[in-house]
Amino acid sequence: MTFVTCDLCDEHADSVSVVTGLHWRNFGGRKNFGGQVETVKCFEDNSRVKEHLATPGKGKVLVVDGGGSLRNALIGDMIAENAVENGWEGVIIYGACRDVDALLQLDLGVVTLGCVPIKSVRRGEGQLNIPVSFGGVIFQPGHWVYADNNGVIVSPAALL
Ligand SMILES: O=C([O-])CC(=O)C(=O)O
Repeated sequence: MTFVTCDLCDEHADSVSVVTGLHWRNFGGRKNFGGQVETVKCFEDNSRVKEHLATPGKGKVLVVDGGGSLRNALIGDMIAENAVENGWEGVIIYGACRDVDALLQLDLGVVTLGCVPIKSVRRGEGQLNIPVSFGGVIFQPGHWVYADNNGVIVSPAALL
């Protein structure tokens, strides 16, 4: 998939929503990625993230509302490798990751707010495929998201 979010914003100014006010970093090996939105909402517990990235994800991006916490990592190299094996296009996490040098080697987009070495707890908490909201945007499961080093945009319909 080759695109630049700036061009998509220019071409679809009336229909895209742009995530603003967040200092995203792209830790993955894909510099741009996009797909149909699936969501997880959780807080410092990556149970649902691990479970869901172990299911088929071709054409999909997992958007995780981690409440903005940088106190532990909702994804690391093992979960990310599993996501690649299952065909996921990428993950966007309003929260943190770890194992950043390994993430860079993977054919996966990994956009997060930052990184931290400590892993997440796993108490089986979190919700799957509900609308989530951060950066001024509502992510509806089934909508479309596109990300690159410029930022993250959302659209009700596929743009590519
Ligand atoms: O297991 C976790 O919670 C996160 C992690 O480090 C990995 O995915 O390798």
